Amino acid sequence: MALYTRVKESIAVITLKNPPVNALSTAVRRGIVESLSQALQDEQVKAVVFCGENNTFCGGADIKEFSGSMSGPPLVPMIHSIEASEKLIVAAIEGVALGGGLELALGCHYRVADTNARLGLPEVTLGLLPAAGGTQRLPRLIGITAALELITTGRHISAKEALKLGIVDQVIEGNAVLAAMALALSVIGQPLNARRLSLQAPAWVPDVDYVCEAALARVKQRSRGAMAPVACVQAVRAAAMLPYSKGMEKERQLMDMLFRSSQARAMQYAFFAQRSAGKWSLPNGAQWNNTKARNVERVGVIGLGTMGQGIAVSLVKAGISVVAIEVDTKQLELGKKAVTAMLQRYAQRQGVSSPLHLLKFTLSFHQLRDVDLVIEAVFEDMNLKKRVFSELCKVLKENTIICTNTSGLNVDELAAVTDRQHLVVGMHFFAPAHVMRLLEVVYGSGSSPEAVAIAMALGKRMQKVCVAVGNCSGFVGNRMLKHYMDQSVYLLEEGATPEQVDQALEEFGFAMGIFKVADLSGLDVGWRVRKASGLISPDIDPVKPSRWRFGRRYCPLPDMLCQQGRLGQKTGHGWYLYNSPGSKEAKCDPEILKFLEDYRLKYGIIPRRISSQEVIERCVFSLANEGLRILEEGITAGPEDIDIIYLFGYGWPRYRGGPMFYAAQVGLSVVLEKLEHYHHLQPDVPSLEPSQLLRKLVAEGSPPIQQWKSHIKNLHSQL
Ligand SMILES: CC/C=C\C=C\CC(=O)SCCNC(=O)CCNC(=O)[C@H](O)C(C)(C)COP(=O)(O)OP(=O)(O)OC[C@H]1O[C@@H](n2cnc3c(N)ncnc32)[C@H](O)[C@@H]1OP(=O)(O)O
Repeated sequence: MALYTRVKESIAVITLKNPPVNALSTAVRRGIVESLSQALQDEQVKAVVFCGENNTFCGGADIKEFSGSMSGPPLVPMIHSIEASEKLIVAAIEGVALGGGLELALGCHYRVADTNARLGLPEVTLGLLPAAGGTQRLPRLIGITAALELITTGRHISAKEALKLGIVDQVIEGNAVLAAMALALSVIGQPLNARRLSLQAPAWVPDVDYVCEAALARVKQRSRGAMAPVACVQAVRAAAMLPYSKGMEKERQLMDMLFRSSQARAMQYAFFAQRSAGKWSLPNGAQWNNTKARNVERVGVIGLGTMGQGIAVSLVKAGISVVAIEVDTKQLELGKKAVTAMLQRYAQRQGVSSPLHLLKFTLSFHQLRDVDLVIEAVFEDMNLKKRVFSELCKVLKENTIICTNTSGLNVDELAAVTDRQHLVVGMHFFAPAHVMRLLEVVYGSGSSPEAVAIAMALGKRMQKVCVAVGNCSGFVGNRMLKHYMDQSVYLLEEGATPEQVDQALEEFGFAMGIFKVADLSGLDVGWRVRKASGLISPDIDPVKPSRWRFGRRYCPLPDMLCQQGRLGQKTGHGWYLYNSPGSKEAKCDPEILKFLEDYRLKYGIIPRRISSQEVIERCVFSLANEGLRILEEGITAGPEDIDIIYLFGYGWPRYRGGPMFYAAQVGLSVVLEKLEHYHHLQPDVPSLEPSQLLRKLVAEGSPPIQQWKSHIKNLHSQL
């Protein structure tokens, strides 16, 4: 709703009221229309101030309403009548003015913001565009170049930047509502037409075509296949070329197309999935709102390799003191140099004072005596990690939490060597750890709810998107990825090339194809894991290695590349060729094509033409199938967690929601049918066998993804 109050003689205040972010729900829009009419009819009232309850102006349209039938007063005419009002209207922006919230403010004649306010038009992140006049008013206010940047990225800006751009008229420290009233009193009586953005001429500039083409190229590169950013550019172009009313028509047409799209549904699902992952729960009933996390102020980081460096940087950026440890002076100096440089660059870019005073570098474990939590980030080797854990127990306080940064090692096995199994948790950061947002927080069988709560809260402070997951080999992300990778190399055996597979995956929307990712990470990473798990042993024929291991299909191609020293970007060649070791531009390598041909000849495989559809179905459906098995086993609390892991850790396109959402969108019965088909062709690939949960969901009529949790519960009770 909206609250109407008369303050002073001549000012009415309309307060948006819909906690927590005063979203423009049907009730709020009704309240605004009624309050505005009251203010306009009241002859005593000369000016109106719009504000939001609880120091929050407005978080935009109510996203929850998008999936239902929208009713109540629409935003466009509502904002138009605000702008057309003969009485002066000022927006008092505190907290956030986002999406429809900022569009409402743009309809007001003046805008005052509190110094801490954040403003933006994030609709593009929901697969939409600012369709309450935002694409037409903002370019008229700040020009098309700045408007294009804000609207196509959805970036939130500070009040200071908004002032610089000319979005707000005043930034104040203190009470924005009082400042808005003071501003109103000082300008009452002045003509308003110049303040009505819809009356301004189109935001035309001589190089409009060039500016829009450049913006289009940028958005296509940044989010391949996404419709909303392209539509945003088209709408802003209309603001530059057309009168307001025609521009609004274009905005509406584009919005109609986006609003109905599966991309918008996927991105709105992702918005809520991210919030649901923050509300973690464990199988024993402990969860985010019934478990208290004690505060962490000092953290030890063991190992200053690439991962340890990124972790230390993220901690310091969050204002947490770090004691960083290495084994020898040389490694310590290397780590110190890298961490210091990253933090100095960060301080310079942000214009903040250097946080280096929060760091201590040492060779001595004794310096860890008073830390609250330790993150071990040594080499991915179980025995080494066990040794570190045993040493730690000798020096740490008895309630210090011990976390292991591992991408898949058994957390229970590590916890077993400590004197505090309840305080051991996995923290799987993604490389580079100071950039990647995802953090899998892995609870072992003995981890206490408090330890999980502490790790989740620490991750959140480090600006990570944290997902609590159970302990299993590879945890969630890497366990699923294995099946996706297996299918991609089987496709090479059968006739595809790395470029073909990558192209299909990139056209699907992945930030990078699987073979480019493998080259970037280094092919030796997986090689080491396969050796450690016994898949590669000395008795394997090096010339014609077996294509079966432990009774299952196995593709030795990656091992054969590693044997040749082709480890990826770092060696200048892997699945692709690079100009020099370390360079990033991947080129097709004729040697690889020849190598694949020879391989097929050696094993008598007749190559066949493989379609992009087959690449996607085999890679993506086997990924989703494993996700369903993970749900079946209770490793995550729900499908949303899995989708968030893939969106934030594996370059999954946001406009496809995540592998679980995608499977639901394609249709679970289609996924089942395809998996049965491919499993029939590859009976020696057990992972292609449709999971029990998939069969159950299909048998129960493929319920919407939001209802899967209750079906999983039933599945467990039958086990
Ligand atoms: C025909 C016209 C059709 C469409 C018009 C579209 C124009 C729009 O306005 S689209 C919406 C644009 N707005 C946004 O995208 C803002 C989304 N919200 C956020 O970015 C953040 O929530 C935040 C406002 C910056 C606040 O962040 P934070 O303090 O970290 O809290 P959260 O956990 O994110 O949110 C708390 C709580 O609020 C719910 N919520 C937030 N925004 C909305 C919203 N716009 N609509 C509905 N609900 C919203 C969020 O889901 C959380 O709910 P919980 O139940 O507590 O999880």
